[in-house]
Amino acid sequence: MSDDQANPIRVRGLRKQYGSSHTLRGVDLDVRPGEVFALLGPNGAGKTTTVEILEGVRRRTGGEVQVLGRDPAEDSPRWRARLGIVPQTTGAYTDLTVREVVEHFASFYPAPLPADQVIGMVGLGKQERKQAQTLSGGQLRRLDVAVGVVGDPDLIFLDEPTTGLDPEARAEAWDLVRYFADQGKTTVLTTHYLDEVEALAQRAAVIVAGAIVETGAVSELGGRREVPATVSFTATGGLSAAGLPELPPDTTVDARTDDVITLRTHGPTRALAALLPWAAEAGVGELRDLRVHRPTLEDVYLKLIRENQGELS
Ligand SMILES: Nc1ncnc2c1ncn2[C@@H]1O[C@H](COP(=O)(O)OP(=O)(O)OP(=O)(O)O)[C@@H](O)[C@H]1O
Repeated sequence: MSDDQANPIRVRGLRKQYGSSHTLRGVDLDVRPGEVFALLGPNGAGKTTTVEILEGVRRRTGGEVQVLGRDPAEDSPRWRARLGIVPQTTGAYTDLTVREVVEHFASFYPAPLPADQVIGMVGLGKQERKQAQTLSGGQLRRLDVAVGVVGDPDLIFLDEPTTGLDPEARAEAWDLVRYFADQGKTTVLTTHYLDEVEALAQRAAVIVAGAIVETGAVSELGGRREVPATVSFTATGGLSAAGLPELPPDTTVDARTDDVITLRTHGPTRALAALLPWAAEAGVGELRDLRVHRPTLEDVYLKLIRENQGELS
């Protein structure tokens, strides 16, 4: 197995200084073949700096970086042709039509995808004869994606690809990322939308003030699996005066304000199995306002940021 098959991206101790300001303070990253990997973090955390160093667009101050088996600082044209880059800012495409823009960028690559296919993939078929400068913001973003992937890359960098897109265009952009994943391509996604990460990425890293504070499977980030679920409901009728039934041992009663009862438990199904006969016995067939809440990616992400922001900045 060659190095880049082993891991398309391997970063150790990456540092970047702008003047006296330490923007990246020793970043380690491994991105695995074929995965969608999300880089998360608040504004100014260092995501774009990291990604641009990986793309060979910015120079690092220190550390080791391997992308598709090479150091991006070597800037080899053959290596660069294997990358698909969709930067954060929308391109300036002057007075060319959509098709001309795509064909123009295709001409830089040794084995590009057919322009028709790419234009269709990003949903700009109806606009292909329009001048790029007359497109809407969302359509321009799609053109950015077309330009980024027309070289049929092995590794795709998407920097906030869906910012400014309407919900339909966003769903289409997600389909496109899934399409590339199905083709076995590796994607690094920078985004502030956690639902996007949940929908698309297998693994993620959270960067705060230039340091990675957590890396792992999206489903397990921030100890999500271990955090207890919350079960809450309003105690109506006969329940308002009733004591709670025996609940599973790992359940705690978090709060009982007025008639709202909130439990924390690692076994919400078992807790409900105890609550339902208890409610029925009190003549209550439905637990009003019943909610079972497991920590979302947003919950754990915000917690990670709050815990680390003060410490690192
Ligand atoms: N060329 C530059 N010269 C000096 N400082 C810079 C330069 N580029 C970025 N920075 C600083 O480095 C820090 C990280 O910026 P970066 O753009 O990498 O963050 P980011 O995580 O991508 O933020 P955002 O979510 O807002 O896009 C910021 O404090 C920024 O001001």
